Amino acid sequence: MTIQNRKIGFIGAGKMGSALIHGIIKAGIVKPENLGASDIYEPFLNELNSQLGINVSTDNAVIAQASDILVLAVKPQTLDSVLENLKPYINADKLIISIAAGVPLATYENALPEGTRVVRVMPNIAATVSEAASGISPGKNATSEDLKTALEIFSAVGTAVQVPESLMDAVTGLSGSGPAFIFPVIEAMADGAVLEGMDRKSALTLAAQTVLGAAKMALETGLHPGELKDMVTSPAGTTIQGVRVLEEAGIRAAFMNAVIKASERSKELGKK
Ligand SMILES: NC(=O)C1=CN([C@@H]2O[C@H](COP(=O)(O)OP(=O)(O)OC[C@H]3O[C@@H](n4cnc5c(N)ncnc54)[C@H](OP(=O)(O)O)[C@@H]3O)[C@@H](O)[C@H]2O)C=CC1
Ligand SMILES: O=C(O)[C@@H]1CCC=N1
Repeated sequence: MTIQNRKIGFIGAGKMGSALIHGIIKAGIVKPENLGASDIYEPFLNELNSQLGINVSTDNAVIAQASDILVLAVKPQTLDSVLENLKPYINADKLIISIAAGVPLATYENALPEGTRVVRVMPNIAATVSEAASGISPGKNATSEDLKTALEIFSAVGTAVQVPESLMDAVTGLSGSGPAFIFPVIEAMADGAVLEGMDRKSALTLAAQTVLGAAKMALETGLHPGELKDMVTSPAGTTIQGVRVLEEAGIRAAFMNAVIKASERSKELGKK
């Protein structure tokens, strides 16, 4: 069955759940009437229903029963009770996709009925603007069709790659958490220009576009980031002065440690 005709339900319509819903609608891969969401916080649901026309309920069971594909988008800390409540409504006909940080595939496979097909995904918040970076790992009962389905959904909202489950915590630390490491860079670079006298709006536009342009060059040229940096740093010019300041501040170690710490926290969240 094509994805167009399948019903996708979200359990949890918070920041990431609603980012994915917006991205999926924007991509046009599923019609709003085939999308559903449940959450304990009704205002989120009302907003999604009035803005996008998707089906909503405060009862997870209603959405679970109506869906062929169920995306679990609640916090890892809430997952045990959600799985317990959903168990009666899950069978091998449904595909379960979980985006919870850290939680291993085996947790779902053990908590849900025998044979449940599970795919673990770590997307990121840029799904809202169709630029998510997602890692995908299929569980032991997931079919190749299930993997294809997950890749189709998450490729529609950005870039999606299959990774071994052992790397999902690294994906979480890198691209799952990553946007939060880059937003302060944009803000701080804009602050620098504001200090030099630029208005805030122009400074933020130029800072964000600079990050976008640099990312696009890295992706499209395939050149090593060091080589790209060398293209910008004229001898005795402006850029190398800024590069020295960043190196003195230990920027590389800081970013590496941010990814490592976030990955470690992901591992912790998956432990009982
Ligand atoms: N935010 C991000 O950038 C990313 C998040 N993730 C993962 O996505 C998941 C959701 O994160 P995020 O969207 O940030 O968190 P949010 O807290 O924004 O969203 C979770 C939503 O689930 C609701 N909720 C709580 N308990 C239940 C329940 N029993 N049944 C239904 N809904 C419930 C929450 O309501 P209430 O707030 O009232 O408790 C909240 O609205 C997490 O597992 C996270 O690891 C993955 C990648 C990126
Ligand atoms: O901070 C978190 O735990 C979630 C997972 C990845 C991004 N946000």
